[in-house]
Amino acid sequence: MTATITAPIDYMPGYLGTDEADRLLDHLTQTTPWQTKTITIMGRTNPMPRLICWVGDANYVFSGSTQEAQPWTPELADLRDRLAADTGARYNSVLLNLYRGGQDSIAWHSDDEPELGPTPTIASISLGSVRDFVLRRKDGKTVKQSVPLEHGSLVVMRDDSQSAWQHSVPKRARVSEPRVNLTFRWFEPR
Ligand SMILES: O=C(O)CCC(=O)C(=O)O
Ligand SMILES: [Fe+2]
Repeated sequence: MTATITAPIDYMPGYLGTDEADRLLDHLTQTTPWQTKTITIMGRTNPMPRLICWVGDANYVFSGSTQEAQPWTPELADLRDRLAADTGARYNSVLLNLYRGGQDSIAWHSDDEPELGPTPTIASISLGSVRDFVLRRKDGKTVKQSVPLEHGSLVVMRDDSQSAWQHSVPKRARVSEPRVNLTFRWFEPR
């Protein structure tokens, strides 16, 4: 018998009911101060293929640079507290990502900044268009998992999901509608 390796994530479709998910998507799309950031890879600077906004308790250091955090809104603070109760973890920040359409994406990465600790629990809420969330092992073993993340769903990444795995949301030519994703995290305060 061969052991099946699967990433230590939990997927809960319908974590938010449709009405609540619809309202939250509208609210966040319209009121979030979305920012365009640039990324530099091998000397070339390009706009990130999505818009982002950091919300959190304080500005914090992330990969060596200080991120300015927006204050918690009642909607996001309420969701943070529910997620803390439901996942048994604590969260002091949330990264909001806006994928404007299928051409927007996030490349392979792990959320493995030292400030998150070695085995962070990250709670990820998806709203809007269904997009594939793809995971692969870092050790080159050809294990790939793809989960289509539905409107109102929750993914919890825990244990070695950052130290042993990478994840991405690839471009999808057929998707035209936007998607908002919220990843709640705990940054060790300085
Ligand atoms: O959009 C997603 O589902 C994933 C976002 C993500 O991986 C991140 O913000 O670090
Ligand atoms: Fe991530």
